[in-house]
Amino acid sequence: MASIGIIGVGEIGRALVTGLQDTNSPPHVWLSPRNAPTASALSAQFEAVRVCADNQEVVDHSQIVVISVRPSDQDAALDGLRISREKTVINVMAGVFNDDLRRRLSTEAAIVRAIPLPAVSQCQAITVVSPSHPQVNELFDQLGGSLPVASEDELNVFSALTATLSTQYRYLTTTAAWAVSQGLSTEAADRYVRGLFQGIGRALEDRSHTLDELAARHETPNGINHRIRTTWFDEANVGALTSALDELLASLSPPKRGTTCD
Ligand SMILES: NC(=O)C1=CN([C@@H]2O[C@H](COP(=O)(O)OP(=O)(O)OC[C@H]3O[C@@H](n4cnc5c(N)ncnc54)[C@H](OP(=O)(O)O)[C@@H]3O)[C@@H](O)[C@H]2O)C=CC1
Repeated sequence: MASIGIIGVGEIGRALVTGLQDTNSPPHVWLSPRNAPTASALSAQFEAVRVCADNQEVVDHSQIVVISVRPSDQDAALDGLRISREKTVINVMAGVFNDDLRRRLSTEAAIVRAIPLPAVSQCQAITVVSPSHPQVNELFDQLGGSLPVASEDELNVFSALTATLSTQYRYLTTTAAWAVSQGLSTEAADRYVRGLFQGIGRALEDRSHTLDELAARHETPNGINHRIRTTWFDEANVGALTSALDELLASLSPPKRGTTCD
C-alpha cells in the first residue's frame, strides 16, 4: 500500500492509523506532530508509524495525504503547504468541498472527499468517497468498504445520516434511564438495552430483508411494539426528524455559485 500521511491526529486520524495497521499489508504512516500524546503513543505502538517535525514533512514523506483537522483549524494546518501533483489528498473535513480545498492548497493533486467513521479502527466502516478514485477506494476497502458516489452533494446526504449517530446512542440512554426510574438496577438496564440493540445489529447483517420488512417482523399488529411506534414515533415525530435532516443538509450544501434566489 502507498505511504500515508495524516495531518490532524485526533479521533479520526487515530482510528485510521489503527485500522491501517491491522490490514494485510500495513503501510508506512507519517503523522503531524500536534496532539503529541496521541501521535507518539501510535508511533510507540506501531513500528511503521512515525511522527514528523511539521505538516510539510508529512506531505513530503507520503503518497496519500489525509487531512483530518477540524474545518476551523484549516488555516493554521494548511496554509503554505506544498503538495505536488502526483500525490493524492483525502479530504475528511465535514462540509469542506474539494474545490475550496484545492483553491486553498493551490495544488493539482487529486483530491478525494471521504467520510471515515470511528469504526475504521476495526476495519468495519463503510466509507463514502467522492469522486471515485481507485487508490483511495482500495484503501477504504481494506478498512471495511468504500462507497464511491458521483457528487459531493450526494456525499453530503450520507454526511447528514452520520449526524444521527449520537442521537441514536441518546435514544438508548433515555430508554435505559427510564427503566432505572422504574426500579431496575443501572447494570441490568444497561445490559438489557445493549442486548436489544446488539440483536438489531445482528438482524441487519441479513441483507435478504429490507429495513421495512425487518421493522414489520418485530411488530405484532396492535401489539406493544405497534403501540410505542404509533404513539411516540408518530407522524409529527417523523416529520420533525425529516425537517432536522433537511435543514442540516441545506447547511452542508451552500447555494451553487452563480444561481439567484427569486
Ligand atoms: N469524528 C467523526 O466521527 C468524524 C469526523 N470527521 C471530520 O474529521 C475531522 C477530524 O475530526 P475528529 O478527528 O473528530 O477531530 P479531533 O478534534 O479529534 O482531531 C483533530 C486533530 O487535529 C489537530 N490539529 C489542530 N490543528 C492542527 C494543525 N495546525 N496541524 C496539525 N494538526 C492539527 C488537533 O489537535 P488539538 O487537539 O491539539 O487541537 C486534533 O488532534 C473533522 O474535520 C471532522 O469534520 C469526518 C467524519 C467523521
